[in-house]
Amino acid sequence: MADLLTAARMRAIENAAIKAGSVTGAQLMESAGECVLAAILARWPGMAAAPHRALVLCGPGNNGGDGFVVARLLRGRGWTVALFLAGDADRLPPDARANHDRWDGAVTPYEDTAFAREAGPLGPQDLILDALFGTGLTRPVDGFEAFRAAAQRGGGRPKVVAVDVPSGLCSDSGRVLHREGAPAEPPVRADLTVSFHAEKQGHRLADGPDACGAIQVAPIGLPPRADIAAEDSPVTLNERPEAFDKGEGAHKYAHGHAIVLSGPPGTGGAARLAARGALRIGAGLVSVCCEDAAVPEHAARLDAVMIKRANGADGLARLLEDSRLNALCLGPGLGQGARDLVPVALKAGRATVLDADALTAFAGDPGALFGLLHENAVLTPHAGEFGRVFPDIAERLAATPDHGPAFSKIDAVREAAKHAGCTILLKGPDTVIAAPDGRCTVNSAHYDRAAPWLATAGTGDVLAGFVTGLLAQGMEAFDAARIAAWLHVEAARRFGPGLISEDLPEALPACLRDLAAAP
Ligand SMILES: NC(=O)C1=CN([C@@H]2O[C@H](COP(=O)(O)OP(=O)(O)OC[C@H]3O[C@@H](n4cnc5c(N)ncnc54)[C@H](O)[C@@H]3O)[C@@H](O)[C@H]2O)[C@@H](O)CC1
Ligand SMILES: [K+]
Repeated sequence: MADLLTAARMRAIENAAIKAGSVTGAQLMESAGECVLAAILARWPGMAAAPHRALVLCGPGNNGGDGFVVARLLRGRGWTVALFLAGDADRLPPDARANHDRWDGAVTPYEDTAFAREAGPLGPQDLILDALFGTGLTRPVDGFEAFRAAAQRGGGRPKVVAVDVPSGLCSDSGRVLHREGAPAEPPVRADLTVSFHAEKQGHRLADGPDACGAIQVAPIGLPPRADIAAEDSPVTLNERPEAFDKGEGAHKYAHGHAIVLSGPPGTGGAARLAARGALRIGAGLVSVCCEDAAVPEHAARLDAVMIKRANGADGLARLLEDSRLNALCLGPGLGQGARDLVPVALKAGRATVLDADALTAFAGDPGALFGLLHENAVLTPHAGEFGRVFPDIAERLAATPDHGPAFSKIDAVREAAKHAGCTILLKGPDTVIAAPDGRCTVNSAHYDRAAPWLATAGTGDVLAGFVTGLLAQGMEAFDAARIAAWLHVEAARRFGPGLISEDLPEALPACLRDLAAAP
């Protein structure tokens, strides 16, 4: 799994390599500039075939230093380059200053009118390089209206390439820094963002993916995995998981019996979706568990999924005396009964997924839930449900990000998992999954894994079912959550446009076949 870095971790990796003598800061900067140029030329062959025009925007730090390198390299290829500096040349850090001094063209202080004049004639084969702010962003970015206007101009607009991160975006959180009361004006959207060594968290969170356009990571001569002391284990990008195999001839009872609790008659669809998901992902047996009155409805709709009866909390407690029932899912369509049923389920100590109504039931009194949770539990909230269970953390996430690094969704979910003592999966296109021991991964449905079709009713119920089905097979909570989340996106991508939640479990077998076939 590839790491997603914070700015602090990236700096620590750079400093460790420089201290060890394996590379100098100047070499890293040169290499960064070369990589940006190579990425541009590879992406737009027209730009490689003949020189064009470029406007290079350099900021006051090392991101600006990278800009000076790219400007020099473009000029070396015969491009016409106009360079604008937002900041004071005398205060540039040493490596950036050295590259400023090697630049033999004019350095124009950034000012909207001058920039607009240069940008006017730019066409689609031309380039604007955003080397204003990178991982060192500490406060909101003001101004640059002419840059914004040039980038937004109709079909004939030039290509915008961001060095490391689009300026204004916090590289730890993917949030746009802005002042209290002021609107969060998104950064100038790049067509391509070229980052160094490893992706940063912000490339995958919140506004990051939209602002970056496309992301390319270039090696700049740092050791692949640095041995640096850090408080937290690194966050990873949730990538294709290892295959998990049911094994030939294995008996259905060896793969667990998952129970999905359902609510009153007429609301059983969500539970049936979850149950179907649990079955397709490989649970040996799956039952929907409901009160007597809901049995006819389920009986009319279920075949491979079985039905178990349990009336109220007492009924559930009696049912759970059967130790073969090893994984539970509570939430989808569970309704008012959730508040009484969740404690019974958690006290039974089974692997348990809590979603939707099972979380909302504790709004106003989340403390009642925390005493019951255990490490075999997985909470799968969306943002609203997360706020009901973790109001303080959600409030910090909602606060205006007026300085960097801003509190991120990763920070929020990690803190929540530690506090709750169980795995938390906070849904979104940037799903974040964290375990209480600090493991954390981002399941990103962006860039080449975008799955906009997942924004439809019931897909969350299926995800809860996927997690439950993996837990039933004996998988550990964090692994079950991350593998389910990956397959959820994979199934949606395989089905594509027109997807409804019923399609997700049916798209799964092909995904599982591929997983098993992959080396
Ligand atoms: N040796 C290194 O450290 C390397 C750094 N690299 C580049 O360096 C970047 C990080 O450089 P820095 O740490 O110097 O940080 P940045 O270049 O991102 O910006 C830092 C400077 O901007 C100022 N600043 C921050 N927010 C501002 C705002 N909103 N308005 C005005 N000024 C603001 C800060 O006070 C500081 O002077 C990376 O993103 C990457 O592009 C690469 O060259 C690779 C090697
Ligand atoms: K930048």
